[in-house]
Amino acid sequence: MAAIKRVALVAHDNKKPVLIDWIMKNKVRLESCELVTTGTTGLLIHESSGLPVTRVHSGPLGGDQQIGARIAEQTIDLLIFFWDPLEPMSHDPDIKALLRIATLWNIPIACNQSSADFIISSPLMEDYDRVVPDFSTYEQRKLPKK
Ligand SMILES: O=C(CO)COP(=O)(O)O
Repeated sequence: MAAIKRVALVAHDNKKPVLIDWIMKNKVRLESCELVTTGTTGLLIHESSGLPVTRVHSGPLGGDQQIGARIAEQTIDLLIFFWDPLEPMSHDPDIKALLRIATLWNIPIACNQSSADFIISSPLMEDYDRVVPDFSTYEQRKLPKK
């Protein structure tokens, strides 16, 4: 059992104000977390809250993929991703890939404020034994010979 401490935070432009508002409401809880963000999201979070963040690239420049890689490497415990369901995005495949990889590795995901509220206020934040899926047989599967 371990506390959920390594939190990825990502928001599309129209959702950034919602995320900042949520962060300000939960600043005390987030102070004890390691925050990893995409580029512009992280800049805004740091400027408005003063919280330290580790920033990767902006989403359209590969940031979603960098966060996804960290999830696959088991260095992220929680994904808060306020994506925009009303705007088409140039990097839509990357967005889908990030949501896919977080689902695959059984990472808790909040895609809107209500879900984020439920997760951050859960007692499991302090003590959670996430089941890490075992893909060893998948990686050793025999492929048909040509
Ligand atoms: O595009 C994003 C997520 O898909 C977020 O990128 P920024 O934080 O740089 O705006």
